[in-house]
Order: sequence, then C-alpha cells, then structure tokens
Amino acid sequence: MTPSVHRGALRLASGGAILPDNRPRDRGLALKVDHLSHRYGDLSVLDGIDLAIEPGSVAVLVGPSGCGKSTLLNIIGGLLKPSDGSVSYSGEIAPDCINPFTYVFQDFALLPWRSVGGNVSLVLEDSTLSARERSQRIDEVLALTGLKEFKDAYPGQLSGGMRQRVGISRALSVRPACLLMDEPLSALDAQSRLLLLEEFAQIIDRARTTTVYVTHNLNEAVRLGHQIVVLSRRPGRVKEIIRIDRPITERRATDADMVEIEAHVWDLIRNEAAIADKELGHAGDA
Ligand SMILES: Nc1ncnc2c1ncn2[C@@H]1O[C@H](COP(=O)(O)OP(=O)(O)OP(=O)(O)O)[C@@H](O)[C@H]1O
Repeated sequence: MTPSVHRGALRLASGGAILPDNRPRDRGLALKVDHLSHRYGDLSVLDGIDLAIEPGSVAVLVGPSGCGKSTLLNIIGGLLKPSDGSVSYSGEIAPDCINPFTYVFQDFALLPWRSVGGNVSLVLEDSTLSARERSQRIDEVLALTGLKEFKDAYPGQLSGGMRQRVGISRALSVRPACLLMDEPLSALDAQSRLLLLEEFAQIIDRARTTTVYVTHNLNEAVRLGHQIVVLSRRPGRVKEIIRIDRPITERRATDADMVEIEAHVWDLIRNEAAIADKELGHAGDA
C-alpha cells in the first residue's frame, strides 16, 4: 500500500465563520485514518490503525507509554509521513482560517517579553489580516478563553493554567480546522489541571473545532472525548473505541456513567501499561 497523507479533499467554505457567537455548529474537518502503520527504522510503533473522526468532534488518544500516540498525532497533523496507510481529510476550511492544523503543546511556549495580547498576535502577524482585524480576533479569542481582562498582562504575571489558556487562545486565533493537543494540561499542578480541564471543556465545546487530544489522564479522556481511542502497547493497535454521546458541557467527572467508562478504559490498558513501563525501563537501562 502506498503511504500517503491526502489533502485533496479540502475545499474552502463560502461563508466566513466567526468564533464564538455566530460560529457554525461543526467547524472543522472530517478525518479518516486507514490501515495506518509507522516504523522508526526497525522499531514498529503503530500497526494497522483505522479511525474516523467527525467534524467538530473530539477524539482522545490514550494508551500505555510509548504506544505511538504522539506519532499518530504528528502523522494526522502532517508533520510525519506514515510508513503505510493513509490519513485523508474532507470538509471545508473556512476562508478565515490561517493555519488548518494547529498544535497546543504542554509547554506553553509563550514569549515572556510579550503581553497576553502580543503572544496571541504573534501567529497572526504574518497573515493578510489588517491591524484592525487582528485586534478583533485577539479580543474575540481572549473573550472565549476568559482572558479579556489580562490582555496587557505578561506571562510571568499569570498562573500556569492561565498561561495555557493563552496557548489555546493563540491556537484558536488562527481559526484552525483541526486542533492537535499533545498533553496540554500535563505541565500543571493537580489543582490547576482540574480547574483548567473544566474550562477546556467549555472552550472546546464553544470552538467546535475537530480536535485530536493525546493524554495519559483518563479523567481528561472521559471529560472531553466524543470518542476515546484506546491503543495497545507498542506497536500501537486500536484496542477499543469508546463513544460518549453526552454533550461535553453536560458531563461531570463524578457522574456514575463517566466513572464507569473511566474504569473500563483503565481495565483495557492497566496490564499493558505495566508491561510497557517495564519495557521502557529496560530500554532506559540499556
Ligand atoms: N523520531 C523518532 N525516532 C525514533 N524513535 C522514536 C521517534 N519518536 C518516537 N520514537 C519512539 O517511538 C515510540 C512511540 O513514541 P511516541 O512518542 O509516539 O509514543 P507515545 O505513546 O506518545 O509516548 P508517551 O505516552 O510516553 O508520550 C517510543 O518508543 C519512542 O521512543
């Protein structure tokens, strides 16, 4: 099979969609991963992954350490070419989208000498937006992420949770068609993480951008995912896909069904995670 990342199915939407109030319900691309495998040299990392992600939905990738979650995210984002299989995208990219595939990483990568507004502005400065349009967008995303009052503050004056909200503001300001999030909350202390998780749920729901979210934290997975893709240990294969239909904003981590799903996901990965940890530990000894 010829490995490929198809981008041919993308087309521009006719109407300019605006976050947050008059946005369309489903902003984003549909993604399809077909029989995808990946190797780094002799190391087989992903094996035969099939996956479909609906526009505007959140797919969470979980699995033991080293099972290939970030690799899959990077292939979906077009940073890596798969050894086998393909990723295809279909749907509409709004004309106001500056960067269709946009990452949010765990380290916030903010410039300390730039204000909150200045950090968001950074990703808009090479675009064709006028100064006025840029300023409107910045105000709009800061309103969406609850940072309006902090536009002129500097990263050093903010908590970790707020810094990550600047990170997500910056990502949303380009109006992405797909958000790629690699453990965005993992650099935070437990309390900030819980607080920001609730805020993320609201922000992700309001933005309605197709989102692929990698995490080790199963609480985040059930809180945010429309589907939870459970991968086996390396080489990662899809072990089970769990769908959660309840709207993200109507979920509570303590709801009985959420607790049950989380326990089920943990059952699926517990043994494999223990084995993967030992394998990685030995690899580190070598
Ligand atoms: N560029 C690379 N070259 C060689 N091996 C790599 C490369 N990137 C990742 N790997 C290896 O591929 C495997 C999968 O890595 P990846 O980061 O995708 O897994 P992961 O599930 O995201 O891991 P974790 O949960 O620990 O973050 C690991 O064994 C890793 O060491």
